Amino acid sequence: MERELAMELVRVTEFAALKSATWMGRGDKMAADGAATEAMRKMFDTVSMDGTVVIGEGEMDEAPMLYIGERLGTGVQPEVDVAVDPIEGTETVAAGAANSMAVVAIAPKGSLLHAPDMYMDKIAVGRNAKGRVSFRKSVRENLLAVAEANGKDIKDVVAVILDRERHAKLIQEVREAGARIKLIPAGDVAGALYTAFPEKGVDILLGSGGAPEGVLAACALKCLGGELIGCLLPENDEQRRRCEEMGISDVDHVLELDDLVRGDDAIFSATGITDGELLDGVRFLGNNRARTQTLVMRAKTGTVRFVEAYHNLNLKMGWER
Ligand SMILES: O=P(O)(O)OC[C@H]1O[C@](O)(COP(=O)(O)O)[C@@H](O)[C@@H]1O
Repeated sequence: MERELAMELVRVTEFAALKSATWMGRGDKMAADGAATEAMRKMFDTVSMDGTVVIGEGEMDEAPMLYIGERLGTGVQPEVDVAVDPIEGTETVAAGAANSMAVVAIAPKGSLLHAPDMYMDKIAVGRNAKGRVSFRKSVRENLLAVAEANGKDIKDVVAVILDRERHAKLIQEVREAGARIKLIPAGDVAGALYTAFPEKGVDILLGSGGAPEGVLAACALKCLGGELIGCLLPENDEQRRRCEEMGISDVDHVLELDDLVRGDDAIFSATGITDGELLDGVRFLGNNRARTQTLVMRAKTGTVRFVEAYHNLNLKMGWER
């Protein structure tokens, strides 16, 4: 996939972020999500690709836009799988809290796991610790492996974990191993990304979050040379059936990075909606101008770009509010 496509995806996430940011702190997550989804959908019409949504807003009968199986783009080559999360952190935007982003990833057709909407146990690490963590190891063993890989004492290692009741035992185990913890209220895509930016001071992501978010984060870590491994956590027969329908026969199988994103040709773009540790949120500057910050990366080249953009909303097609 060519470099031009990366810039086209930047436009897609920027527009979704701009639209959803108008709902920041208004307490209406449905409206925020609707605005981001519609904006993303509209922008995709202009992207030069023949895409099919594999990670989206739901099934065709439950989501009017960006549903799984929906065709996106102008229909010209390349044929790609598309994973979207118009708002990663919908409640975060509605509350006006930190760390929400509009996220998109694409990869050549057939390379992204069609992850069902359920929980996934995840371990993510940056480049140094790639290949050193495993679900067969205990929490302590994984923390020690990451400590060694990052040249740290275990007491300086930081595990980022979603602040959820279900993680009580995990948190206890990390503490007993002597490592430190960064608890996040939401947004484990950003959490996974921190592990690949040493200056963020996070060494490993542990715990369960959404499986679709796992695929998006895997695309990002592939671009960054890190690693995300996952294990689906179906909670009932219906979810197990869903896995089978999506071609996943052995749900206990550990999903390695290459099971989540095959090959080395993914593109990832995320634009900050509300301010985060990785990305600034949308700033409305007055006089119908706005600033966005986007992280865009290509696995093929490993280039990581932060794109700062100043938008004249008067001239932006489809901007009317
Ligand atoms: O809130 P839960 O049920 O623990 O789910 C965790 C998932 O929710 C998020 O925090 C936010 O997801 P949404 O964008 O769907 O609100 C994800 O980053 C994470 O994977």
